[in-house]
Amino acid sequence: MASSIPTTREAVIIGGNRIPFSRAGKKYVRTSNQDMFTAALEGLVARFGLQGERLGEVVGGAVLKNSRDFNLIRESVLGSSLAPVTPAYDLQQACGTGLEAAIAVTNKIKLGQIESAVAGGTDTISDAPIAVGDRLRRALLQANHARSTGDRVKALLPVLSHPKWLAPETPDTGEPRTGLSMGEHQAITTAKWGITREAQDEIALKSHQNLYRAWEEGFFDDLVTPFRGLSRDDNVRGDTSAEKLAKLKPVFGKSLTGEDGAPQPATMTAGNSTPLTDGASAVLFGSRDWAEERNLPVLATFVDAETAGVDFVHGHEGLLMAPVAAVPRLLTRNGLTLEDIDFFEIHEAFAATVLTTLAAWEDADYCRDELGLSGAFGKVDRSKLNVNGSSLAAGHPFAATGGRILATAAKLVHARAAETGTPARALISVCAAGGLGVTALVESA
Ligand SMILES: CC(=O)SCCNC(=O)CCNC(=O)[C@H](O)C(C)(C)COP(=O)(O)OP(=O)(O)OC[C@H]1O[C@@H](n2cnc3c(N)ncnc32)[C@H](O)[C@@H]1OP(=O)(O)O
Repeated sequence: MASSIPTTREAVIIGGNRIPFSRAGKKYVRTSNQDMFTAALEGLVARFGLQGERLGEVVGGAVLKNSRDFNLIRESVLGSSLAPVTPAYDLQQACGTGLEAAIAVTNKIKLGQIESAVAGGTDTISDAPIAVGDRLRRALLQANHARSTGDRVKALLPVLSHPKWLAPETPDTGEPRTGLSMGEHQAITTAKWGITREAQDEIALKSHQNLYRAWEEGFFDDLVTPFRGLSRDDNVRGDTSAEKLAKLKPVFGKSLTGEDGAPQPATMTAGNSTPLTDGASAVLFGSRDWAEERNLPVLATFVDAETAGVDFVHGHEGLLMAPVAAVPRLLTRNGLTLEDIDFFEIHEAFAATVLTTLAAWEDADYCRDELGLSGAFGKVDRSKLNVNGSSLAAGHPFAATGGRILATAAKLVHARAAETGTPARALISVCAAGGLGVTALVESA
């Protein structure tokens, strides 16, 4: 018997909500991931009148999670005014977490398994987990399982004679397989593609100018709920300038050398790298019927998505280049080219990540050799790129970035379509640790 499951339903984006993003160590120092995600979720519930509603699913995650947060998203649902019978689970795909959560829930909506969902993410550097070393952990576990005081003391005795075991292990942005930070990995790719300091600073400046203007124009008024006394992202600098950015000292790639052993110029600074950030975001999805029955706005459809991986381990190159492979697959499958896109929302892990991505798509040899295309994939019209700013200015609380971008993209395509009377499309691209890239296509509804 043929399956009766519909496979062609649309998953629509109704709207998003986030808390203002804050630089690590500032406004949210005493705030947990659960507090932040609950606030983002509760703001979404309030905006769309979902109090007491049983949603199909809430999915999201955090890249840096405390061990007590075994199902962080479910705990946030229980702390919200959604119906407690709303199922929820954690998912983690590094910086791609929020967008991957959107892919998971929209696939279920498209399959008819659920009618509504929230996807999002949260991350905090300020309340990041601090672990203990393996030897101390084993001793503590052994002591915990001990049946007598004597056995407990015996388990803990080695710790007394090894004070170094007490040293905590703080999280960092190092790749487990290479030990290099994201910034150091990007610096290798930046040098390989010959990306200049000026080009990176230009991207950073535009990001701040665009985000600042969008805040001033009220674009984020229905996308962000004030939290803990903060009503705007506190990293955005309306007063930054090319001169100020040019004065900053390089922080990544300072010891890189070329094939001839000569030092390479270090070009990546605190100004053209994303700052470490705290924040959370959530996006509401539904089937079109579910949204219309409740008179909810339908901004856009979540058309399709593609995830890719790259081998960065051998040669340590291209860690953040996986979207370069994912996007051609996504667009080709949908019969589109870069020219068919109205808005490019490319996550600015580093300004250089955006620039190396664009350069790779313009490089015929790279596209042939690495992507199996017949020639260059194409050129991105820079006037369509991150028009309301991106992670360099907003900050990048890892798992929360996907939700920020999705909500922005849905609002942008909806407004453009309303203005022109013709459909508008946004391409979303998020690079992630582990050599991963998550990309998606959103179209005005
Ligand atoms: C898949 C992915 O997304 S990978 C990316 C993952 N994210 C990361 O790896 C995070 C990368 N970022 C970092 O590690 C850190 O933010 C760093 C190392 C780049 C910078 O850290 P810090 O040195 O603590 O940054 P800090 O905020 O103090 O900035 C340094 C200086 O630059 C200045 N500055 C930063 N941005 C700007 C700007 N846009 N305009 C003017 N000045 C600026 C600051 O004011 C500060 O100046 P000061 O020293 O006079 O106070």
